[in-house]
Amino acid sequence: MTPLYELSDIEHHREGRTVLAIDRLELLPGRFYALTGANGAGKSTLLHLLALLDRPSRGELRIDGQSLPGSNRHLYRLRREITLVHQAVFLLSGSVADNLAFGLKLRGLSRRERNRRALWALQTVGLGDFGERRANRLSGGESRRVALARALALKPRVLLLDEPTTGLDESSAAAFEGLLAGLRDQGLSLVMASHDRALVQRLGAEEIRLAEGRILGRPLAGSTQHRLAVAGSSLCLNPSKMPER
Ligand SMILES: Nc1ncnc2c1ncn2[C@@H]1O[C@H](COP(=O)(O)OP(=O)(O)OP(=O)(O)O)[C@@H](O)[C@H]1O
Repeated sequence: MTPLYELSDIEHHREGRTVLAIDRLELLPGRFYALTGANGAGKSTLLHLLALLDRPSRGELRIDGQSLPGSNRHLYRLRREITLVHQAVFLLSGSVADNLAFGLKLRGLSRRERNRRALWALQTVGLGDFGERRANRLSGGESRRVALARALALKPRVLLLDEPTTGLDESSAAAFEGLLAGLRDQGLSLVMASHDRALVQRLGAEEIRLAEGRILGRPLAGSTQHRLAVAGSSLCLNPSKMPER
């Protein structure tokens, strides 16, 4: 199976510092990976590279076996298939439905399809009746769920999540965990940055532990169906099924 992502000899520099240095990393489609590590370990930086929001300072990034950046058209298509839910939630002013409609409108979806997708996504995050609520009057947990719904409405092939449960109370965090488990069970390709290793373990995500921009460690899940080969800062994981889209 062709890996979803292949990173080779990647380095990323910020203000003259190397903040990410990954010799080799393969991520397979339909899997749930968790990036863990201390503050500043490079988790968000790696997510930004995977989301194609940033280009590595050096090295090669391949998606579906194709080297990037490639053609503008290819990049454009991939950007539509990969969605990052940022750590800090930014909602537009207006209603929750407006927030969900925005990206769908940019993709040229009809009003009917936008409404259908928005309702489905809000129901998926347990906020089916929130469409008309003002986005700036939501609680932190509700905002986070709306941000996830907004991402899901785009029907991404790859969903990247940066600290998705930060700032949630116990019951919201539990609800969010249930949502992530549901997405995992549907076979969506997921990469989540998290400080919460207990959450990572409960979700059975394959852990990629970062320290000072380098990959360490083994997966917490220790699942027998996954072969993990760690050599320096490289990980190689076995194939699994692509999700139905
Ligand atoms: N815009 C920037 N300019 C300069 N340095 C940056 C910038 N963004 C991040 N860094 C640095 O890059 C390193 C990796 O940061 P990153 O945000 O990827 O870490 P993280 O693992 O996500 O941390 P946290 O758990 O605190 O969110 C840190 O040393 C950080 O200070």
